[in-house]
Amino acid sequence: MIEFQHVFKSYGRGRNILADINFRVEPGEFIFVSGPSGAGKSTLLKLIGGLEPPSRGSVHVNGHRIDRMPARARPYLRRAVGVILQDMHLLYDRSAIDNVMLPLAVIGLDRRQARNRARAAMEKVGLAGKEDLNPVEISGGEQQRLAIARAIVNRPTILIADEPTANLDQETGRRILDVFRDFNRVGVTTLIASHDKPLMTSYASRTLRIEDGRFFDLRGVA
Ligand SMILES: Nc1ncnc2c1ncn2[C@@H]1O[C@H](COP(=O)(O)OP(=O)(O)OP(=O)(O)O)[C@@H](O)[C@H]1O
Repeated sequence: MIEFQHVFKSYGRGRNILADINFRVEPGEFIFVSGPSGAGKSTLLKLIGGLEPPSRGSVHVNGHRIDRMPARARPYLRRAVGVILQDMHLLYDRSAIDNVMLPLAVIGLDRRQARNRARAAMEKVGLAGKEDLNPVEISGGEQQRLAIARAIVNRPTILIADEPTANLDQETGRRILDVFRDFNRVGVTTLIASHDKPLMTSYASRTLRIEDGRFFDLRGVA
């Protein structure tokens, strides 16, 4: 469950990017976050992942008020929400599987178990056999899958992704969204920011739209 109540967000002394945002996302929903460039889609996702604090208002994730979460509770949020940002932040000085193992090292899982879990995650996104390649040796679509594998390796209940199909051809974009759909079908709440409305409307069941500082919660995809 995700709930925003009267959320405002500005950066520094700048204008409000988000102003008085209210919505609730139920477990298992597949949400399309839409809106023109610069409208605040990434900002909205970052607030859910705890990567940015709201300027005002409250953000709840799975019943926890995360804008007031003490530092010691942060690891909970890191496990609960799998984040795939636009810049995928893959590390090119290590293998694909080592990238996927990173979040497991952070929570202190031993290396053998971490390797097994990471291998299973890579298999789920269709990257079996690519474990020992460097991320530069795989295609853009495969790098996107690798970022998804790293985001799901901690078995999050929520997945957020920022433009996961940007720079990919239509067919590859569909395959990426099929991966998200598979996780969504087993109950993972999914929010994806995208400019590709035709593609997203065939996957999402609801749209949250941000435009000119206004926020629209569209039941059904529009
Ligand atoms: N860290 C930051 N510091 C200052 N301003 C920022 C920061 N991050 C984003 N902004 C500004 O906030 C506004 C919303 O940005 P955001 O990235 O959330 O939009 P977006 O809808 O995701 O855009 P796009 O579709 O182009 O990715 C923009 O005007 C941007 O310049």
